[in-house]
Amino acid sequence: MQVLFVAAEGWLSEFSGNQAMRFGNLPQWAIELSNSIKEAVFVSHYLSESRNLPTRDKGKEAYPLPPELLWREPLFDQLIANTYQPGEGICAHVDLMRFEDGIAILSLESSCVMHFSLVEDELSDYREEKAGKNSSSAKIPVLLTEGSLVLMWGEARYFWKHEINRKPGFQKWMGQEIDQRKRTSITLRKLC
Ligand SMILES: O=C(O)CCC(=O)C(=O)O
Ligand SMILES: [Fe+2]
Repeated sequence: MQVLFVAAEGWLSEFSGNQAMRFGNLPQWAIELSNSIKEAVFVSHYLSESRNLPTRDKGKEAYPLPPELLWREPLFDQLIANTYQPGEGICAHVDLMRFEDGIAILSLESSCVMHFSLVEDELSDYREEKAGKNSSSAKIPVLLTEGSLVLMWGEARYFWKHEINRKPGFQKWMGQEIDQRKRTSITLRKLC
């Protein structure tokens, strides 16, 4: 659905490249997307509380977004829509520190695998404690199908890099190569 809005606004064709960006007041469809994200996170908080699921014991780490981020106003004030042709992806990175914690990425069109890898620096203690000594370079694959929403905050936002390598041979899920077509993503963030 959102991809239609992006196209309808003429965003991507206005730019010579494959990226469109907006700061400050977001377009109505992005406000609605942001409200849907808020609602989905709120429902998931509510369900885990009311069913007394184990998330309670684990504290806020188990939440898709912690309450202090969920209720900030506005939730997001920067939007980037990216289109990627088959084979194009994004190198491993941590999002810039000019953005606050709590980042959302909506993945549209082609399915793909996003890989997460620990930042290699003074975090070795953390790495040993959390991931085990031998898994420092392990990449954690996450399958994104059309409409998948990635929410990154806390450790995931600051201590883990994310990347999407769509070169032939890198997009495998359960031993099967995923057919790579055009892909669009919408990233929502809040400036510090
Ligand atoms: O396109 C994506 O799914 C990821 C985009 C991203 O990580 C970024 O813009 O920082
Ligand atoms: Fe990113």
